[in-house]
Amino acid sequence: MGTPPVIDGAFARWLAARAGDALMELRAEMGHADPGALKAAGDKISHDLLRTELARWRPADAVLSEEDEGARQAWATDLGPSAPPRFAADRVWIVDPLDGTREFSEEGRSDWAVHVALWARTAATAHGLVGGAVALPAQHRVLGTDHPPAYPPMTLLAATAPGGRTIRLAASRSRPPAFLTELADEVGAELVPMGSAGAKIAAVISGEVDAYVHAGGQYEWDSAAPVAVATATGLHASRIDGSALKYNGADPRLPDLVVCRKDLATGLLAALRRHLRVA
Ligand SMILES: Nc1ncnc2c1ncn2[C@@H]1O[C@H](COP(=O)(O)O)[C@@H](OP(=O)(O)O)[C@H]1O
Ligand SMILES: [Mg+2]
Repeated sequence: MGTPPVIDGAFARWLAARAGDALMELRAEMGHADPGALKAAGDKISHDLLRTELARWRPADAVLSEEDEGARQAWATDLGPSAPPRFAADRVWIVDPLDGTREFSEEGRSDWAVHVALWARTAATAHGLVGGAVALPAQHRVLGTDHPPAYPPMTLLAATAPGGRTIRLAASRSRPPAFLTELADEVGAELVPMGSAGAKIAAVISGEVDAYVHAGGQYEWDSAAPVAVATATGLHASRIDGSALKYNGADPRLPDLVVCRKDLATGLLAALRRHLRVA
């Protein structure tokens, strides 16, 4: 596979791209006749590749992967000796080997991704992420903090029709938050159903949609890498109550988030707060 880049951000891109290539090959080889088998094989092949290469090239760092046994376990604040190494580590790679597993198994869909993020204790940012990459193999692109993508084009907004242009709001295809239809009506938004948190945040980055709102459940690996890229690009990313997203917590659950252009954040968060009060 060659020697990877030394700089962490470029290394994240290299790693996510390689896992993405392996997933594309697997999809071509297996086909879509047995979606369950394809999902399981995809999760495994990508997780094994990420784990092997991280152990080889970043042996001193800890790793949190969706496919690790016990990854979803919430630890008490009183962390005993059995706690995972990531709590004592200064650097933790937070990876989702295959985000949008369901879409990966569906023929023709390109809304699935590989996430590779690096959290560091000494990070200057509130979220603690210092680099990351999101590979979108079926879209033939990799987004990374080493070369943050340009801020989404505001020219789209210039096409405002009388009465205001409709905001495009990306949401989970299979598990959209219950309040989302009402929220969309309130802010004048059209819902765009899509799979994979990484693909949805990538769509905000490229300007295809204006925002992504999720609530009701997710884990750190679902958002770490895409949030690292989105914030490096200058976009807004927070919990839906406006508080900071935090990674490498004792509890890996990170159930909600909003990612959007900065000019939409105040209005969207105000609408979300109204919904949180009544929920
Ligand atoms: N209510 C929930 N509870 C736990 N995980 C959730 C969830 N809703 C979405 N997710 C996870 O967030 C990712 C994006 O979801 P969606 O495609 O529905 O937007 C998926 O990751 P995986 O595909 O890695 O499992 C999915 O499992
Ligand atoms: Mg995921």
